Amino acid sequence: MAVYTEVSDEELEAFVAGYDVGEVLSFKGIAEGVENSNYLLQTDHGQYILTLYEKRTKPEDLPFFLELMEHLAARGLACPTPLHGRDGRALRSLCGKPAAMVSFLNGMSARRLTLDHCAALGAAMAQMHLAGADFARSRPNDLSVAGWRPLFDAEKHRADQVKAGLADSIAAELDFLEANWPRQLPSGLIHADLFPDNVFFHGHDVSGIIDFYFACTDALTYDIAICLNAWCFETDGSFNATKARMMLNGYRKVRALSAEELAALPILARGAAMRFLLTRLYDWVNTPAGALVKRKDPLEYYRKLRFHQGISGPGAYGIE
Ligand SMILES: Nc1ncnc2c1ncn2[C@@H]1O[C@H](COP(=O)(O)OP(=O)(O)OP(=O)(O)O)[C@@H](O)[C@H]1O
Ligand SMILES: N[C@@H](CCO)C(=O)O
Repeated sequence: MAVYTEVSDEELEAFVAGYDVGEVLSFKGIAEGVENSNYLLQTDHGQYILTLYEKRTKPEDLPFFLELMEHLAARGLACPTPLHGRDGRALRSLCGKPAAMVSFLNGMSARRLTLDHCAALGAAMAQMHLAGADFARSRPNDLSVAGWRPLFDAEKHRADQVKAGLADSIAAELDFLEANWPRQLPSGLIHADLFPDNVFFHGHDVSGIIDFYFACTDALTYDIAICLNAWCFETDGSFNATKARMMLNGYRKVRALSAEELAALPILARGAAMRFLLTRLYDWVNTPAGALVKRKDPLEYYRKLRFHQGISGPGAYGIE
């Protein structure tokens, strides 16, 4: 469960007094999520999400994330909007951690992903990319190719505990990615963690996007590559090219993809698989077995990486 920091009634009361949100009616921890501590706050004015930022979210990046959500919401994207305190600040502190409150979005993530969900996701992602185009701030992607080797080096002595030969496979793939990574693709604001649990649907329409705490400035197509991995594999590990085609075509109806962007998809998908393999590996070997947070399987992303290594080109994603 993603509540790393327990908030006492007194601390909550003092924190909420900094906002014009009325009286607290209820306050409870949210089980989902792995990165930050999230609470659902109900007051007589409405519902809010209170987040205390933990381990991987760097305090200096928080103004970027909070201003980005305001920017996207102002352009009509359904995403959480940060609340400003009575002093005008959106970023505050609670229990010694940076903390903020954002608006609560109604909606549910999809339990069973359909072709229609994938098409709607593609269109919503492209709309988000367009809405982010004039966001004035930028933030480098510290979990892109330059960040993978140091992440791996810290854990490689333990990788083979997860799977024999894994350390050598990762090292060889990193050599390939570092030598061939495309660096000239159209770049802009990307979400960088657009997994099904971060997208809400109403029927088959996207009704909200949450969790912008990995957002950064990078190749727009890298966001698509992350989604190819997170949305287009079935639970048995097989790749569903029809889902990929629906997602890519949904995207292309809103923002055209150049031949160069399409050609880069296989290597971007390998890189995206590497990113989640490495962060999951890190969490796998560093989270005690009895911890309340559920660890995610790094080998799921190793298998996805193997799939992309084996394809001959972007045609494997159902596109011409
Ligand atoms: N603005 C919001 N409106 C409604 N529900 C929200 C909102 N923000 C978060 N939630 C709920 O809290 C859960 C955890 O949020 P979030 O995904 O941001 O956490 P996280 O720790 O960053 O997780 P992860 O990075 O693993 O996805 C979500 O799955 C959702 O149920
Ligand atoms: N979406 C990530 C967890 C949050 O960073 C994963 O599935 O590994």
